[in-house]
Amino acid sequence: MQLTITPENPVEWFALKANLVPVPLLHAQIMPVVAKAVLEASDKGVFEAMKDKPQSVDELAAHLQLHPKALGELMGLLTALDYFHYENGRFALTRMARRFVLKDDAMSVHGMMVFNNRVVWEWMSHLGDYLKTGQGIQYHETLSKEQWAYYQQAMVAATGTEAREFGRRAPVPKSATRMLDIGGSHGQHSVVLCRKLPALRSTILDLPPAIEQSAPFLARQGMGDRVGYQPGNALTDDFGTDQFDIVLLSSLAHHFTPEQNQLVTNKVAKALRSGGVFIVNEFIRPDITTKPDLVGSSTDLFYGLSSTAGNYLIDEIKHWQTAAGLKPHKVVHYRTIPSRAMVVARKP
Ligand SMILES: C[S@@+](CC[C@H](N)C(=O)[O-])C[C@H]1O[C@@H](n2cnc3c(N)ncnc32)[C@H](O)[C@@H]1O
Repeated sequence: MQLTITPENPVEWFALKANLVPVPLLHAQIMPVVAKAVLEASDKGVFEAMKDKPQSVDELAAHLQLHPKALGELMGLLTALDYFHYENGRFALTRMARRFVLKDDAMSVHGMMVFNNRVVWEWMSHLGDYLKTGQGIQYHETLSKEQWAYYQQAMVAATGTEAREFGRRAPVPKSATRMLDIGGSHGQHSVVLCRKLPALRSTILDLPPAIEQSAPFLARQGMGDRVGYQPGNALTDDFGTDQFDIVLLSSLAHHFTPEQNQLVTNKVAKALRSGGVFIVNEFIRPDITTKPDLVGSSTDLFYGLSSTAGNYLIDEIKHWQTAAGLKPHKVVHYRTIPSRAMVVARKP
């Protein structure tokens, strides 16, 4: 998936073709405003306040105690971005907005918006330093308790869409009884697999502050003791021997260096039973020699900034797996999320 400029008439089409449109102005002036406007709108409750009925700017401003002129400007931009449509003096949520930005929808990204607004936005000012030093923020070591809560809610939000496809397409043994979900946080991946495979039980290994914040979410899934937590650290803990049929490492490899990922993969290989699978579920670093890609490369830079690590090529992930004695099994590319894949290996 790419972010492209769509001309709306033949003159604009020609201007683009003739290289007359200053595209960098879109990136430098328009996109930062767009991103911050969407984040603030979500954080200030603008979308939620429109859930039940269309409203005028004055009605909405009075309800949210916001400045009518400033809110009018925001609503104009959000309408251009397809969050609202405007009719007879009132704004109403679009179908897209109803699905993805209201708090209660299973596919909602609201939690991610609040985390990005209250925590991540400030990180962006460190990008210049990161480019000079290569040293990321290492946020797992510095988050406050409140920020851990925003982070874990963001992870729930980020996985709403993914978990459905993961549950349908992850190539797991049907007879699996034990799963280890490393850095599993909210447990949505474990939950979908346990619902699919009646004999499966999963253990989520995560850092204690993550568990403290995500446990209430997992409890609401009604899995009882079939999905449980083990507080620990994947880099220092032993995972045992011949214990698991499925081990999942979802969105954690991008926080680790190649050496740390090799270490974790070696421990996974020991902990898997024969015939068990190791799924590395990740954004994939695009191969610049074949096709540049927006999602893979922007997340790569973001994980560098946030964790001094980044995305990996499919071949790099396979290399950790084969070096640990596992056999490459399948690569499943998500249909609903660009640049994301499950890189799966089996224990012989
Ligand atoms: C980006 S989140 C991914 C959450 C979930 N697996 C998913 O795919 O949505 C990374 C998770 O890994 C956890 N984590 C980070 N470092 C870890 C470590 N050294 N050991 C165990 N978990 C860790 C974080 O606390 C967080 O819950």
